[in-house]
Amino acid sequence: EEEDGCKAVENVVPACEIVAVEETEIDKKQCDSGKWQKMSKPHAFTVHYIKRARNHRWRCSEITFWCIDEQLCNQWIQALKELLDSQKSRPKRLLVYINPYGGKRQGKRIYEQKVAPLFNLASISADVVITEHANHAKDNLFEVNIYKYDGIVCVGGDGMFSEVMHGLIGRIQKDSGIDQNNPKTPLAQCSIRIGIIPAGSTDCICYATVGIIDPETSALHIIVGDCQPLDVSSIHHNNTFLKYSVSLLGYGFYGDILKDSEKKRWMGPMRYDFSGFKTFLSHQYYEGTVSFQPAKGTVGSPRDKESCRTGCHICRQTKQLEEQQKNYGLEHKEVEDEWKVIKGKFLAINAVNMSCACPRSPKGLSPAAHLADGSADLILVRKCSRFNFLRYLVRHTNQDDQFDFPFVDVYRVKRFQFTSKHLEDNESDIKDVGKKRFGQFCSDHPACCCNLANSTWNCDGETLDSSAVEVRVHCQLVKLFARGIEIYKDEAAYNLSSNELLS
Ligand SMILES: Nc1ncnc2c1ncn2[C@@H]1O[C@H](COP(=O)(O)OP(=O)(O)OP(=O)(O)O)[C@@H](O)[C@H]1O
Ligand SMILES: CCCCCCCCCCCCC/C=C/[C@@H](O)[C@H](CO)NC(=O)CCCCC
Ligand SMILES: [Ca+2]
Repeated sequence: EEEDGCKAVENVVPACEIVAVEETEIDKKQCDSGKWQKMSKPHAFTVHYIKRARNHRWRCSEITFWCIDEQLCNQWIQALKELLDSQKSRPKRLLVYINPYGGKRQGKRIYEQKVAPLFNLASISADVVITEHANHAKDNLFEVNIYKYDGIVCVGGDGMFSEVMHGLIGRIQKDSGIDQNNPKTPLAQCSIRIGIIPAGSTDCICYATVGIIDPETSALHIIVGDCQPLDVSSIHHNNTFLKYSVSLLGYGFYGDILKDSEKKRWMGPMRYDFSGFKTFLSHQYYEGTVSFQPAKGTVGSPRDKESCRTGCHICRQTKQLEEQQKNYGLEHKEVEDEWKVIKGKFLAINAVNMSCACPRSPKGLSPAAHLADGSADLILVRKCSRFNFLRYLVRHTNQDDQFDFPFVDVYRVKRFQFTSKHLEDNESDIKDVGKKRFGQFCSDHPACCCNLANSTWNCDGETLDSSAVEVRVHCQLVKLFARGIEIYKDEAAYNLSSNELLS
């Protein structure tokens, strides 16, 4: 502090980063101190604004402006409030679902202590539903008048987000007369944005779209009305809709971790470490056939090290390309595109619509996957030794390239299918009962019938009922209150490939 009690600081706050403006009551003590004591009663207003802290964390900071002219002070307040009102992307009414049992069971406390006060400050009204059972939020979204809200907020983990997303996408398709069971129908986009207040176990959707798991930061992204479109995969089996996925759709390793961890829910987030270790030791592989259509219209590739950041040019260009194709009536061109077929023994088959970065793996399962480029990265990890699989896993946590192994392949895809060998064999049994290949295979391996076993799919943390799936990516089907991971200017100095994104 300098002599006159005034600290020389420079503060430039863009209007879009103001949280709220309030008239400030000045008490007697403040009034009698410093230079104000000689003047008549001062007036003041406070601007609450976003301050960036380390690691993509946002905080709500405040600055108070004083002046002796009451009218001038009121004019400022009025002008700033009008400025905020003119920002049409800011939500006014929200519908909030809280899962009180997600993660460490802190959802309700997190919302009440960290989020509700900020929403109040920003004059956002929120209707809050505390869920009483699984699927409560999803079912509720089919009943309420969703159109009176500017956004739906879920307080919980990836599972809770998935529930709200299923409710919202399902409701919009129902209202648009679209049958979700038809895997070929284009789906209606959801214009109502979804906000995530992280209170789960993995929270990878929050981490990969905001850059940090922090309820206050996420609340501020909602308040300023951010918008991040997100690709969604639809999963079908035999013309029956199964589920949507936005983060990880994993068979083998991640499917088995999930199945085992569901029995250990009481452990909280630690259950994944236990089940992860157990599944690693079991080293189970699965046989089957993967077929996919490589994504041609996308600009990037999974190994190009161009990660998705705020204002991502790869997502933007891909969307433009898609729109051009639509204008030329080429959107059904994919029907003729080639299919690549891969048969094999896999430890893991992972399809990710985003990097899947989370605190366990800050760069994620596919570091260069994009949030909104209309494609998914399909990662095939073939049978290898336990040691090699461990090397592969460890690379999720350091700077080395996890795709640089002879037993790992990665493809950027728009559609794919998987059938396990078990099912293929059963189908050929039905066609050709005489051969009894299934029986033969089993007697070849008397000690281990296990290779014939199926794994299950882990779909954003929920298990799927079918092992055979047909998957299709829907470009930018939903929108989040987020802006992707921001590039800080000093960070960019070390990340030359991202310079372009800064502009
Ligand atoms: N009141 C409730 N009682 C029981 N289950 C609930 C309730 N509300 C929601 N659920 C279900 O709990 C599941 C898990 O919740 P959530 O995703 O919030 O936490 P998590 O599983 O610990 O975290 P993550 O998904 O990030 O690993 C969701 O699939 C949701 O359907
Ligand atoms: C030395 C060992 C190194 C270990 C490195 C492990 C790499 C971890 C990558 C984690 C990727 C998580 C992907 C996100 C999946 C979510 O949709 C899902 C629901 O929340 N979570 C899990 O299935 C929970 C998955 C938990 C995995 C442990
Ligand atoms: Ca994508």
